[in-house]
Amino acid sequence: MSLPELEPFLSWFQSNGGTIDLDAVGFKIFSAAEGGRGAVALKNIEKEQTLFTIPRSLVLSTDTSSLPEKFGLNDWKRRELDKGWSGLILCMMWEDAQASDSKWAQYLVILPTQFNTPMFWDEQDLKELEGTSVVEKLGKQDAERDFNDKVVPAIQSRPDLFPPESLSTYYSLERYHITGSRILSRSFDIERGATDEVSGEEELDGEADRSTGSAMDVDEDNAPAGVEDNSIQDDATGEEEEEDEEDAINVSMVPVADLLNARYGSENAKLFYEDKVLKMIATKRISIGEQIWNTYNDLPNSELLRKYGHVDVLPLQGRDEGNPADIVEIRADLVLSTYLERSNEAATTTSSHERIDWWLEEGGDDVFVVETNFDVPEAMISLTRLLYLSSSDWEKAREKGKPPKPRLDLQTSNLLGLVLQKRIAQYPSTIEEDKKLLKDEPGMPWNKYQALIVRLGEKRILNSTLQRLQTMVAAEKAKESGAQKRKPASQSSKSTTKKTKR
Ligand SMILES: C[S@@+](CC[C@H](N)C(=O)[O-])C[C@H]1O[C@@H](n2cnc3c(N)ncnc32)[C@H](O)[C@@H]1O
Repeated sequence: MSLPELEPFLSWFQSNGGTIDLDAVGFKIFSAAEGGRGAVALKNIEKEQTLFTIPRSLVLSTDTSSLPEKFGLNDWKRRELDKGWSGLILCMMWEDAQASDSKWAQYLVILPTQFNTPMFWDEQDLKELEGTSVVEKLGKQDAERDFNDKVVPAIQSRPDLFPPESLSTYYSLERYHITGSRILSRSFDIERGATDEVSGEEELDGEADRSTGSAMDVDEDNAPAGVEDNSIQDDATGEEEEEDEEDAINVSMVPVADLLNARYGSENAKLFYEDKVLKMIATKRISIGEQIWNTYNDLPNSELLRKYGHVDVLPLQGRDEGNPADIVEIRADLVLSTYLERSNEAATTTSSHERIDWWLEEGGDDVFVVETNFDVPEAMISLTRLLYLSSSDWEKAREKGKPPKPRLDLQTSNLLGLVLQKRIAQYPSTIEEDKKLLKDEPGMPWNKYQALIVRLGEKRILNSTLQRLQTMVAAEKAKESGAQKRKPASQSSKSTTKKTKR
């Protein structure tokens, strides 16, 4: 079973060295909730069976596109097209413009031309995401800056490669965003093949994960360096360059592998790489009729929505539904501002900022991540305790280079309870309002629904974490008052004085 739209693509793939077991792997349209177009097992597939292999020469990256070489590698680097994703985006736009002359013509036509990721949402839909960190991570402005500062001047410098009459069709800002989203939602991080060692047939060198970066970040780790044995040879040499080459992870578009959908906890196939080929291999038995899923690393709904334009909704404990991999981010500056509000600001501001600076210098987090285990992150407890340290304890901590242990005392718990409440208040609607909306408006627009699922998942985590903390505080208070009742009066008053001082 295959899809007519994929036939020319699959023929191209096989006639260029790709192999696929079409008796075992078919392609069909699943429901939208299951990813739409995806791969299906046409017969029972055993664990470790190879589903398809992709020669490295069919992978589309800055190593395999001929654009960087034609452009001139020195100029490519001078314009920093080897940093971030702008170089790969330009290569893909250029390959698109070559139409049938591009080696990847049959591949490029099957890629999506429209996305419903928040990058393309209007203001009204984006408002539905208020309180989540999705909007601030979109990086639309950074992408536009890269386009204007790096890509446009590069294009203008070479009318022989980028004919002026092709600019509005193939090299517009809109095409730049669409190509960036193609990479964001479909690319893999692949280690470059070793140059002088050929690995054994059965021995797999490594696993290729879905790309972790963002088209909009300038992420040096993901930067295509434009150097590879089987394609572009850079003229730059030297030890530093060799080290870069050894470590380099190449963000790559991998035909066929990117036709597999993903769902939390469902992975049954994974991409492995060898020197010359990449292999999609079953990681468990797949029964006939089952979808073949590849991992996106079990991401939270906020990241699934931002990168891929969908959310995972699965049964959770109790009667709730959501994504077990959900998280909520809490910025360290919310902890600081809550602390400052509660303290005598005039006396503490300088010292608190000094402590925060030290915390960051020592490598402390500036964003804390709360997960579905509902634990307050240890680093967040430690930072709160740092703010409360007496001057002498703060000096000692600084001398030793050690922040306080993440112990939840009453004072710390109280402040963290307030921080959680303030974080919850950053969403314009309450959890009850969201749950009601979900029940009362089952046919709401898709973007609104997805945003609702993201923020509901985050609020569930915050509410449960707060409840847990409040229960602990209540138990601690009960323990303390019990202990005080049992203590002689003199000791009790001593303890009260100490508490007031804090
Ligand atoms: C790597 S591609 C997978 C193949 C894709 N369905 C196609 O037709 O080419 C990733 C895209 O597939 C869709 N997708 C994958 N898994 C999904 C899921 N569990 N639910 C909804 N959409 C999914 C999303 O649009 C995502 O951006």
